[in-house]
Amino acid sequence: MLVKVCGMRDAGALAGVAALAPDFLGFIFAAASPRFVGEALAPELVQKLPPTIGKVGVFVNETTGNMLTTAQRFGLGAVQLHGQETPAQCEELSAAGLLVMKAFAVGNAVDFVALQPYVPHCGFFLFDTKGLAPGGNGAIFDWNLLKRYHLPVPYFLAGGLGPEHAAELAALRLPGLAGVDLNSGFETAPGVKDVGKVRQLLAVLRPPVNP
Ligand SMILES: O=C(O)c1ccccc1N[C@@H]1O[C@H](COP(=O)(O)O)[C@@H](O)[C@H]1O
Repeated sequence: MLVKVCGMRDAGALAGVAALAPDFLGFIFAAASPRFVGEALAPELVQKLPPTIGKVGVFVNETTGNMLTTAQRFGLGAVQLHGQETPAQCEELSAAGLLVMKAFAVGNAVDFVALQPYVPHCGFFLFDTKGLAPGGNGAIFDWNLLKRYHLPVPYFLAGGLGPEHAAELAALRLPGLAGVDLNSGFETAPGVKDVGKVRQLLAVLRPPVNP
């Protein structure tokens, strides 16, 4: 199970979480978010993270040009798109060499037909809970809605995941499920990750293998 820890904006927590070797770290570049990176993190801090950790910029209805500039500045290899980005924009970003993770907000159902045009241009999908904000709402959705998932793009499960879900996530078997996205449920304050809580979840999702 891949693990992405999102909403990093505190240098101390960034170092602590990076030391746990998550698969991806997310940095939010949407100004309305309480996790907006802004000037909180020097680009060099992100650039010098280990190459084994995928660095993901999270955007909401941003222009392709601005995303490419930000990706270059912070050394990002992936973009996570939480707005009404089109398949054509995903194609542009992918053609520019970025891994594209298109997020979809889930309410009472998942419209698998609407996802189809995104398939050729996305490395991952991400299913998040529909809410007032474009992300970071801290609420879970009914994961059973993904039992009917049949598309070839693997996805991250997101939305309100917390330490209390550890055992359920470790046992979760859903078609296409590639990983989990940890955000507001693992914080001491918006943008400040609780390193201990992330460590605990990783210990459950990645138990040590007996020699
Ligand atoms: O966290 C935010 O503030 C945010 C703002 C704008 C777009 C995405 C955002 N976060 C993403 O939202 C999901 C779910 O987060 P949560 O677990 O419900 O807090 C996650 O993928 C974050 O990357």
